[in-house]
Amino acid sequence: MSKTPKSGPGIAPVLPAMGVHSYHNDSPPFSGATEYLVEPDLISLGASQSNVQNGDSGHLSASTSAHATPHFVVRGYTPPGAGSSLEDYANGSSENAADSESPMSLAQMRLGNPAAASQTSLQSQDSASTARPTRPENPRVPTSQDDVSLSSMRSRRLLSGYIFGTPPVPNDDGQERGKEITRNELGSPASKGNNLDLPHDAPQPPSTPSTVVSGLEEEVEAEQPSPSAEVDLLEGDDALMGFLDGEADADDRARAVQAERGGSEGYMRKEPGEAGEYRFPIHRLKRKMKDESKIPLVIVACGSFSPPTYLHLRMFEMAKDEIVESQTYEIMAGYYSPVSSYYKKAGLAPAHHRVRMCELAVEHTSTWLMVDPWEAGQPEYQRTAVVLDHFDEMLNGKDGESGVEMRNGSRRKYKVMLLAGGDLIESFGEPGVWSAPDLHIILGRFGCLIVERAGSDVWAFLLSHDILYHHRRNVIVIKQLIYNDISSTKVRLFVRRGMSIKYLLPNSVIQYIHQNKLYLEPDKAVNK
Ligand SMILES: Nc1ncnc2c1ncn2[C@@H]1O[C@H](COP(=O)(O)OP(=O)(O)OP(=O)(O)O)[C@@H](O)[C@H]1O
Ligand SMILES: NC(=O)c1ccc[n+]([C@@H]2O[C@H](COP(=O)(O)O)[C@@H](O)[C@H]2O)c1
Repeated sequence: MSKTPKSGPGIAPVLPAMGVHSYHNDSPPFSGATEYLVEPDLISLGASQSNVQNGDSGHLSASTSAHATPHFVVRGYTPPGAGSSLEDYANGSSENAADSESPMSLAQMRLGNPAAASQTSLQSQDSASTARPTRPENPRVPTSQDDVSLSSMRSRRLLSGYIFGTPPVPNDDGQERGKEITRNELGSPASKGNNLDLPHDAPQPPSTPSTVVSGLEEEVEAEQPSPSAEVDLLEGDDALMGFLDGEADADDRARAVQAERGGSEGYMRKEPGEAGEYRFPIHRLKRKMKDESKIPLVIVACGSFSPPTYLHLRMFEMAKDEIVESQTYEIMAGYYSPVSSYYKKAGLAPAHHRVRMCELAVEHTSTWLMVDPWEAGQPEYQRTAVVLDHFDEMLNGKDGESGVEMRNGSRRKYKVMLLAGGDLIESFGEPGVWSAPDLHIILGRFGCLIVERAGSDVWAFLLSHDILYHHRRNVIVIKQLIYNDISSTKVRLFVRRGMSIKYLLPNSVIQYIHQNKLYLEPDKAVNK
């Protein structure tokens, strides 16, 4: 089934007229587009971020070599219409050399040790994956000035937007829809971390003993007999309706449930890496579908959220409108996943503050958004592919009695999609920032909702980037009908200058910032 792009203002520009190059300031034209040409026969989430600079495969499964096989095996979804062979990616691979020598970008530096990564062999990366990233000695370490210019450069991009391709269609055999899911044990500590898809014989990195994952099944059982009004939120038809969202400020029930069932309290600690017991928040997760002919969708936004603003909240609403319009998915919940303190980005407040600010932001403004503190509380940086896999595991388990309950008693898996701004997507083209296997997981197995940023040309970038283009039917571009470019960077700057930040972010978050004296110092490149 193929979807025709919408007509009207959101119609796609005529392709030949588009400037086919990356608008990303830090990357040369076409960077990344030719970098990811060979795919492993097994895509593993065990790879350290430090491997990405190699650009050859990035996966660390000990049992396979990077170039060993022409087959493309991504666990789970392959978009309809997508070629089964990636031979076409092989053209132009020689352009890689120039990319790999380009200067280190801000994004690379955030991921840790990029310079070392470029010279690190696959064999040595296992140890690198567990090492805490250190601040690179590089003149381009971002300063607050860099941060401001980084933010403002986003404002010069052009506007376009539409649904780029066809959303995934369920297989006839029900692989996507209506798949039976059996009970499993979710999230044992050993099964979490960075190593979710390693083959059994592969060396296992150390588990994260400080993280104890409470099983979703436990939550499900606790949830089932709920006699309270919370049922309205979880199962009622109107949980995602706009008018109910408007009442969220007055709705204490959801907040009570958040406090009781989810929330970061107890898990997040002030010191990075010291996490307590983890509970996956589900208090606003819909368990039953209103329309079972659709695909149940959970939207996940990964980012810094330092601090979360109304723009970050609006992103979800924009995505919701697009999803409702597409009539293919039914939104079951939305999650923020704030990045941990190990991400090297200027202005990053400590993770426990950012998680709490996100919680405050959604508690008082939304009936369908939640905050998952798992990523933020991890003892090392987690790549986005790993984070999405974590959501998949929490929501769908491996064989568990999780997923969405259908009227006939069967269970269907939640589809997880990444929600991101156009600038983040354009960083896919920056050498050394994303690995090809990770991009295939993010775009192929999961999928992306891309909110265009003022001044960005996501469309042109989608055309230029091979992996994005390959998975285009699993990518939805969302047009901003009312431009919103509220910038966390500028909010931080306003705080430091003693200026008002009211109406840029929820009052509860403003209060939290002041109470905790956040953002009074100039942005630093690395926060712990
Ligand atoms: N104006 C915007 N339009 C569309 N998406 C945005 C906009 N601002 C942020 N985003 C998206 O929000 C998500 C989280 O952003 P994140 O907090 O990491 O960065 P940021 O909002 O740009 O903050 P900072 O100013 O600190 O860089 C990312 O996917 C980013 O692309
Ligand atoms: N390789 C990766 O998985 C990768 C690379 C760059 C950014 N990211 C993620 O993107 C999000 C936003 O990053 P920025 O704030 O730098 O735009 C963060 O959650 C970060 O973890 C992931």
